[in-house]
Amino acid sequence: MTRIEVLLPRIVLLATGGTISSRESAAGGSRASDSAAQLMATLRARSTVDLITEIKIETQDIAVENSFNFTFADLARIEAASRNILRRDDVDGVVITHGTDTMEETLALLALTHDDVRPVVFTGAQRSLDHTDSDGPRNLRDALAVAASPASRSHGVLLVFGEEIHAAIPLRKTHTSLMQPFQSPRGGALGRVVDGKPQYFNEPRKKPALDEIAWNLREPRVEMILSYPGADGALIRSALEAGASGLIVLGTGAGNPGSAMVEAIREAVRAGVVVGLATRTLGGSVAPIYRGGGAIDALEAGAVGLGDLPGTQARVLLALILSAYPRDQARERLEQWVHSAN
Ligand SMILES: NC(=O)C[C@H](N)C(=O)O
Repeated sequence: MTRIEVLLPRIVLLATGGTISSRESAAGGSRASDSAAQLMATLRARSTVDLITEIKIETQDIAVENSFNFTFADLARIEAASRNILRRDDVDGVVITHGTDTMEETLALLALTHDDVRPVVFTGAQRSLDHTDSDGPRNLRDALAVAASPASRSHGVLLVFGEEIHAAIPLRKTHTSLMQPFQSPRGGALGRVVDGKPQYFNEPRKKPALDEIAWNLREPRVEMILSYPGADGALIRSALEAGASGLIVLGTGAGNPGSAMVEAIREAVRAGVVVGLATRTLGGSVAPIYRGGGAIDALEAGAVGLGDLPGTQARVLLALILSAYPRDQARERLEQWVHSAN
């Protein structure tokens, strides 16, 4: 290895599937198929920026699956694989390719457990590899550049997509087909990728990682329940019968579940279930504005207000807390995290 090569950053590319790895299948429809090594071969063939020579890239595969099929067990395997990679001193960062449908949940898990100055960068694609104008190779090239850049150190877990750099939390997918389907509800992107180089214009808000806790996502059952006209609490009661130990209620507007749902929340809290109150809207925070079935009543019934945390990401947070702390401490731990994050 030449002296120059010794100085090049080493990035490990961990592939999990998703549209970025997908092609049209014989049975019709797009299916995840390509490995990390195949993604790199496609990038080299199509890349307009000869960036690859400036980074030493290793490839690993942990799944070749669309993310709508992932379970918490899959998210835990991805987190463990990333953690193992970062046990190596010779690695400067990790890039994880992942389906966009549930990427926000895996981003949340790694952001809540990642405690390393080296970056973990997620990316994916909205168009499959056999689309004439797939966004996959460009997104992968940009993600590698961000992970290899010293400017990305101490920025935590990041999403690179559509030439934007976003913090992992709070973040949600808000569009089915746009080339940039993700939105950060507060403050927008941290930066952009310009000609293959990251340019940061915002500092990431320090998201408190949960302290070194022994967590196991497979244990708690945490359900998400949407509020809507006529929601009478039956789904909350069914979740309790199914053994849920945590609930994320997505209230209308600024977290207003409606009177019937507030009654069911009260029953759940009395039964020892930890309830988080998020909003079903695609931006803004839960706020105690209304009584009469609004957020004030839900919070008085024992729900924990989740600020601007998307319900999908709050469900991961609550599952981590429920698996790591005794039930009678979990509600307080959730409140502490939300308070420190807002
Ligand atoms: N654009 C994508 O990656 C969507 C895909 N269905 C997935 O989440 O795996």
